[in-house]
Amino acid sequence: MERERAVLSARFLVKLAVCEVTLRGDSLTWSQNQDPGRAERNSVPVSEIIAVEEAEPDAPTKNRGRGPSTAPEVLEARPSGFTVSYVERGRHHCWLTRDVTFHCPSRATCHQWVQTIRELLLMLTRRPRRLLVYINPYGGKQRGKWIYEQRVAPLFARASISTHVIVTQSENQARDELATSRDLKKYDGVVSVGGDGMFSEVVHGLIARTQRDAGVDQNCAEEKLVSCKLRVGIIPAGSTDCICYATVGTNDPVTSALHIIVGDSQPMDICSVHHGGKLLRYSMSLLGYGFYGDVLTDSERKRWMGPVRYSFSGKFSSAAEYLSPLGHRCPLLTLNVAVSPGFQTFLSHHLYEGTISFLPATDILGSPRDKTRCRAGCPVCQHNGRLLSQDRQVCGTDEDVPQKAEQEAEWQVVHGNFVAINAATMSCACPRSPEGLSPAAHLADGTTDLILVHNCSLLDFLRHLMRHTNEKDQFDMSFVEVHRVRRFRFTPKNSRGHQKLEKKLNANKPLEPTCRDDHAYSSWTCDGEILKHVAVEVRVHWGLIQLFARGIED
Ligand SMILES: Nc1ncnc2c1ncn2[C@@H]1O[C@H](COP(=O)(O)OP(=O)(O)OP(=O)(O)O)[C@@H](O)[C@H]1O
Repeated sequence: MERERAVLSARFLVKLAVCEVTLRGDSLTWSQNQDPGRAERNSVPVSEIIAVEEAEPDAPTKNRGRGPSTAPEVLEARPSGFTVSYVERGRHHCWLTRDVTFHCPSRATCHQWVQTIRELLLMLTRRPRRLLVYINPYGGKQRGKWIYEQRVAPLFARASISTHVIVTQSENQARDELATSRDLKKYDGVVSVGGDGMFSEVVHGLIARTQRDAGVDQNCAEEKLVSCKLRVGIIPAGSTDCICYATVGTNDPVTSALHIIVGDSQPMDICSVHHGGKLLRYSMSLLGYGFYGDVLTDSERKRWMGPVRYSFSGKFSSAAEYLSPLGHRCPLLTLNVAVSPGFQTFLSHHLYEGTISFLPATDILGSPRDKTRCRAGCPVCQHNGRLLSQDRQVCGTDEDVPQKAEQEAEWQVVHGNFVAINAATMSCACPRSPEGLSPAAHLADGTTDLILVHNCSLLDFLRHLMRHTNEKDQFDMSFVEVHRVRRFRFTPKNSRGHQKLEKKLNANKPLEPTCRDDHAYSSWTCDGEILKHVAVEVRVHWGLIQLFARGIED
C-alpha cells in the first residue's frame, strides 16, 4: 500500500529531546534524531488522536534538589507548543489517554500544526459530534452519574463532542422517549450509562423508533426489520455489564468513552421474540429457558433486596456470571452460592418437556464448536454479513430474504426433556467467565447459538456448568447439543397447562411456586427479564444495531 505523503514535517522539542516530527494524512510520528539508527519511533494513527490544543508556554522548572534544573536556553527555545492527546493501549483491553507536547520557537508553526491536525480530525466523518446521553442513576452501585460526570464528560468535552444529558427519573423513560418523542435527527449517537438493563431499554426504544419511521410492524414475526442508523455507546455503570465486556473486552468507562470518541462501529445481531403475533422483547445476549429461567425467577422474587440479590441468589443478567461462583475456587463464594436459592434451583434439577424446531444456518462460515473467537475485524462476521447482504440484493424485496434462506436450509425438530435451553447471540463472556456461554458465538454473523441441555444427572450438569469457567469444551458432552441457527420456535409439552401458566404471567403477578407446582414449565429469561409466555418464536436480525465499539482487539 502506498504510504500517505507527509502533510507537515518539522523539528520540535519533546520533553528535552529534539525530535523529527511528521504528520501524514493517517499518522503522526516523532523520533529523536540524534542517533537515527537507534531512534525510538513513536507513531499514532490520526484516527486515534482525541484532540489537539495549543499549549501554554512552560513555567520555568524549579529545582527542588532532585536532579538538574532545565537549562535557560532550553526554556527559551520552547516558548510555544501544542499538545496532542491520543489513545494508548493499556493492559486487558483497556484504553488510556496519553498527552505529548511538542515545543518550538515559532508560534506560527505551532498554530499551523494545530490547524492541520484539527482539519484531519474533522475529515473523520465516523466520529460523533453530538450525542444524546441517558444516565440511569440507580444502576449498579448507583454511581452512573458520578462515573459519567467525572470520567466521561471531560473526555467528550476535550474531543469537542457536545452532549444532551438526561438523568432518568423512572424505568423505561429512555425507551419511551427514544421510541416516540425525541427529535433524533440532530444526534450522531445515543449513549447508555448504566448496566445491561439500561442498554436494553435504549436499544428497544431505538429499534421501535426505526421500525415506526420505516412503517415496519414489529409485531409481525415475518417482517424484516430495518437497521438502526444511530449508533449506541455503552458506559458501563451497572451491576452487570456483559454486553460492554463482550464487545470491548473490558468494563472500563474511559475505554468505552474513547471507543465512542474515535467513532468505532460494531454491528450487533439482535433476536426478536414473538408470541401469538405479538413482539415480546428483543434479545441482545441470552435467551434462556429451564435452569436459567428458574434462577432468574428466584432472583426477581428478591428484587426488593437491590443489587445484593445477585450475590445472594446467584442471578446475573448474563447467566454466565451466575456460573462463575459454581466454578470459583474461592470457598467463601462457593459457600455463598451453596446457601443461596440460586443453588437450590440447581439442586432441584427440573426437567422441562417440549419441542424445539429450528432453522440451522448452513450457508455460513463458522460453527459453535470452533476454536476461533469473534474479534475486532472478525472475518467470519464479514464473510457471513457479505452473504446476507448479497442475498438482499439478489432478492427483489427484503421479505424474500428469509424465504430464500429457508428454502436452502430445512427446519429441524427436537422433542425432549430439557434441563436448559439457551440461545446465545454473543459469547456472553464476562469477567468471571471470560470465554462465556458460547465462546465461538459471533457478534454480527446473523445467527444465534442454540444450546440444548438434555436430561442428565445432577453431577453431569454441574460438570457442564463448571466448564463455562475453564478452557474445556462445554459442548463436548453426550447430553448437550448445540446448533447455529437463524430462527427457532419452542412449544411446551402440554398446551392447556401452559395456557394456565401464561394467564398468571400476564396478570403481572410474580411467578409463585404454585404456578409451577408440577414443574412442567419454566419461564424464559430474555437478557435478564422474564418473558410472559412460554411458547415463543425467535428470529435473528443481522446487524440490527451498531455499537460504538470494534469488538475485542487481539
Ligand atoms: N430512574 C430510574 N429508576 C428506576 N429504574 C430505572 C431508572 N432508569 C432506568 N431504570 C431501569 O433500571 C434497570 C436496571 O438498570 P441497569 O441495567 O442500569 O442496572 P443494573 O444494576 O445492571 O440492573 P439489573 O438489575 O437489570 O442487573 C433497567 O432495566 C432500567 O430500565
